[in-house]
Amino acid sequence: MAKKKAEKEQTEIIAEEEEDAFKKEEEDEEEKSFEGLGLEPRLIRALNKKNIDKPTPIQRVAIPLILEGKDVVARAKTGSGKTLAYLLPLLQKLFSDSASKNKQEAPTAFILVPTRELCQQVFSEVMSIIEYCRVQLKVVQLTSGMSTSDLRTALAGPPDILVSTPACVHTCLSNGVLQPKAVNDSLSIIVLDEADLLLSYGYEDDLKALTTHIPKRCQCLLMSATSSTDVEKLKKLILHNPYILTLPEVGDIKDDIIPKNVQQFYISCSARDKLVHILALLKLELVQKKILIFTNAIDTSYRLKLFFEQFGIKSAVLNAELPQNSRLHILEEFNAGLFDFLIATDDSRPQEKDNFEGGADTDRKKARKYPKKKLDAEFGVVRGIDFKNVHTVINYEMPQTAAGYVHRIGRTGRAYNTGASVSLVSPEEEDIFEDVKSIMGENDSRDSNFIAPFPLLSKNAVEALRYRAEDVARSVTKIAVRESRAQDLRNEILNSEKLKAHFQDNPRDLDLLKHDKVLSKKDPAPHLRDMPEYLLDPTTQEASKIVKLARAAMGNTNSARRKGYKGKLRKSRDPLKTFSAEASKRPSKGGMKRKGPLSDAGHKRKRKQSVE
Ligand SMILES: Nc1ncnc2c1ncn2[C@@H]1O[C@H](COP(=O)(O)OP(=O)(O)OP(=O)(O)O)[C@@H](O)[C@H]1O
Repeated sequence: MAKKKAEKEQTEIIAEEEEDAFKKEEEDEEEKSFEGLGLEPRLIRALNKKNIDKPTPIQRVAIPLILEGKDVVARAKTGSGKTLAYLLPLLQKLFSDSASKNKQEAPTAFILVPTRELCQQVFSEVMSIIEYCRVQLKVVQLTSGMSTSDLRTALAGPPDILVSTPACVHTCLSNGVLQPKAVNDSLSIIVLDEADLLLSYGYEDDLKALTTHIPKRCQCLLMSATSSTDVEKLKKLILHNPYILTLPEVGDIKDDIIPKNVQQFYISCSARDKLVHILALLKLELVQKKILIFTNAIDTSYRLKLFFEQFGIKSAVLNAELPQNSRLHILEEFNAGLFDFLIATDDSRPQEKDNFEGGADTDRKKARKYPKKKLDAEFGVVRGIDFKNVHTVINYEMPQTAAGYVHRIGRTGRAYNTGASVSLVSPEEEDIFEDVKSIMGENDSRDSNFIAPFPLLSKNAVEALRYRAEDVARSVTKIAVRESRAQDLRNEILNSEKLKAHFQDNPRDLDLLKHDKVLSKKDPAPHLRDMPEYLLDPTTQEASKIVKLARAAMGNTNSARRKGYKGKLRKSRDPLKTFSAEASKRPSKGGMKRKGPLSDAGHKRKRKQSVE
C-alpha cells in the first residue's frame, strides 16, 4: 500500500515536471510567434496571407525593441528578413497613431534606401501589407526623375510614409516641397535601410542636410547586412536617442553575414572554358531553377544570352544601362516566375567601399585594380534586391571583391529557403577566390560556409559538349554582341515609356512585354536545342535525373512558384549533398539544420499524452 502511494506520488511529481516543461515550451513557442512579439492581429493576418508564419531571428529580436520605441541598429545577414523586421512595428505604430493623428504637414515616417530598385521593393512590400490590413495609410515613393510639381503632388496630403533615396528628400527640402519645420514637427520614425551603402553611394551630404531637421524624439532605425565604418559614421550622424542597441545575436565574426543555408560550390576552369561549363550546368539541368547568373561586364551578359539562345535557353539581362522602368519590370517578371534565367551585371558602383573586418584593404585594392564606369548611381542590381525564389546563383565571373561575393550569393537562400551557388573560377581569378575563401572559413573546419568543388559535373560531360559549345561561341562575335546590345537597349527605351504609361493605369499588370525575347534572328538548330542522348555522359545524366527528382519533390516548378509556393529543400533529397559525379570522394556538407523524425509538435503531443 505504502509502495503504491510512493509510486503515485512519484508519478505526480513527474507529471508536474512534464507539465511545467510543456508549459515552458508552449511559452517559448508563443514568444517565437509574431503574436508573442506583440504584433496586432491585422498584421498577423496580413503575414499569413503572405505565407509568413514565424519570425526570423532578426525579427524576433528587433520587433519588440522597435515597438518599445528604442533606436535600433540591426546588422543581420542578407536575406534574413530585415525589411519586415522594421516595417511591421513601424506600421503598427502608424496604425495606432493614425487614430489620434493631428493635422500634419510632413510624413510621419521616412524610409531611406540607397537605390531606386530598393525604393520600389520597399514600397511594394508596405503597400501589400497595408492592403491586406485594410487600413487607410498613404505611402509614396520618390524617384530622382520626378519634377518639382510631381514631388509636390506626391507629398501633398501629406503621406504617412515616405520611401525615398536621401537625395530626393534633400531635393524636396531645398526646393521647398518639404518644409524643415514641418519635418521637425511630424517626423516620428526614420529608417535607414541598407545603411552600410548609403554613404558609399554618395548620400552623406544629403543625409547631413536632413539630420538637422530630425527632431530629438524621432525613433531612428539602421538596418544593414555588413558592419562598416560607414555604419558607425551614420550611427553618430543620425541617432539622437542615446539608447542604441546592437542586436545580441549579431557578433563581429564574418560568419554572421553569410547565409548558412546556401551551399557554395566552385568549378575551376579556364576563362575560355566557362561557356562550355555553364552550358553543361544549364543544359544538363545540374542546377535548380530559378537561376541568377552574374557577370562583371554588360557585353559578357549579352554574349551569354546570345550563346544560350542557340541552345534554346531563353534568358533575360539586367544591368545599369537599361531604363529604370524596364529594370523594375524585369525584376517583377522574374520574381513572378515568368522566366527562369536572369543574367545580371553588377559592375556599376565606382565608389562602393565594401568593408569586412580584415578584408577591407584587400577588397579596396582589388576594386581599384578594376576601374568601373559610372552608369547609374542609384542602381543596385545586387544589394538588397529581393530576387524571389532564386535557387541557384552562378558567378560566371568572380565578383571584384569578397564582399561582392557575399552579396551575390545572398540573393538565394533567403529567409527560410535554401539555395546553392556555383562560381566558375579561372586561374586569373584565383586571387579573389582566395580572398573569398579566407572570409568563408577554412576547408578543414568543415563549417557550412565552406566552398566545395561542384560534385555533379564530370569531365566527360563537359568534353561531350565542347565541340558544339565552341562552335556556337565562335558565332557569337563581338559585332553580334554589340549589335544585340544596341538593339535591345533601343527596344527597352521604347518599351520603358510604354511601361510607364501602362503601369500608371494597371499597377498590377505584369504580362505586358517579354524581356527574355530572343536577340538573334536565327532559331536554334534542333540538334543544339535538344541534346542527343549519345552526347550525354551517363553519370551526369544520372545526376541530372536526381536534380529533377529533387525539384519535383520540393515542388520547385514554375507553376508552383507562380502560385507562391515556397518549396523547402530537404537535405536528404538534395542531390548536391548526396551525389557526386566524380565518385563520391567528399562527404556531404551540412547546410541548414533539419528537425529530427519527431518534430517539436510531435514531441509535445506525445508528452502531453503521457502526462494525461
Ligand atoms: N518571417 C519570415 N518567414 C518567411 N519569409 C520571410 C520572413 N521574413 C521575410 N521573409 C522573406 O524573406 C525574403 C528576404 O527578406 P528581406 O529582403 O527583408 O531580407 P534582408 O535581410 O533585407 O536582405 P538584404 O540584406 O539582402 O536586403 C523576402 O522575400 C521576404 O518576404
